[in-house]
Amino acid sequence: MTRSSVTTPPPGAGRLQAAPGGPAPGSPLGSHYGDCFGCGERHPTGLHLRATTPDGLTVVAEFTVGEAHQGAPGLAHGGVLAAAMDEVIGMSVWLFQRPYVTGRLETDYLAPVPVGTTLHLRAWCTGVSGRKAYLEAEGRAGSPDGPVAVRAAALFIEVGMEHFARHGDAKAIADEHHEYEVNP
Ligand SMILES: CCCCCCCCCCCCCCCC(=O)SCCNC(=O)CCNC(=O)[C@H](O)C(C)(C)COP(=O)(O)OP(=O)(O)OC[C@H]1O[C@@H](n2cnc3c(N)ncnc32)[C@H](O)[C@@H]1OP(=O)(O)O
Repeated sequence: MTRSSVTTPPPGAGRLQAAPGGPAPGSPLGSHYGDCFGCGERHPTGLHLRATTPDGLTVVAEFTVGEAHQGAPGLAHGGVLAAAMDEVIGMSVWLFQRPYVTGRLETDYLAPVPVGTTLHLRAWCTGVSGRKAYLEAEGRAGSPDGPVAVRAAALFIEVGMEHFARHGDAKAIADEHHEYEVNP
């Protein structure tokens, strides 16, 4: 992975620890919002990622490239592939059991991805330092051990739930996340 110093954990960064109350190995990771372009079941042309954690520390998901995801004819748009990387990494909020947002996302495109291809996505954390989490992801074409078509490295920043209330739709968040106080 070609990653910058911004997405490389500093010396002394901690490791992701399975959070108390976090998903058990083998658990599905739910959508964080039904209208999310990445994981929302209500989104008509979204990615519809369905993720699980095999071990409580990493995320795996599948995304099948559809007609709505094209850039060049018959090929996935690079921004859509970056969105898939962002989303599978973002699913790690369920592992952290804390809300994070993307600060920086770096993406390497290694092969074109034709419409109809299922990308097998995997994300893992490389370090945690204060509010910063360093994560990477890859998308393999066709099967979990297929060729890597896209890779990403990201810096995610921990925020409070008030971030979403202040900048977004507090009611929509509260409606879907009764377990988290959005206006503490
Ligand atoms: C269990 C819970 C469930 C909850 C369930 C519901 C919610 C779960 C939603 C998940 C959603 C997922 C979906 C996919 C992930 C998206 O796509 S998220 C959407 C895209 N991202 C955004 O909209 C973020 C926009 N940016 C911001 O809001 C603000 O810039 C941030 C990131 C919150 C940081 O602002 P801030 O809190 O004022 O913090 P700030 O002091 O600026 O930065 C903190 C540190 O990070 C560094 N930093 C920040 N940004 C950068 C950057 N771009 N480059 C380098 N360094 C940076 C700063 O330099 C600083 O470093 P230190 O000085 O501490 O060393």
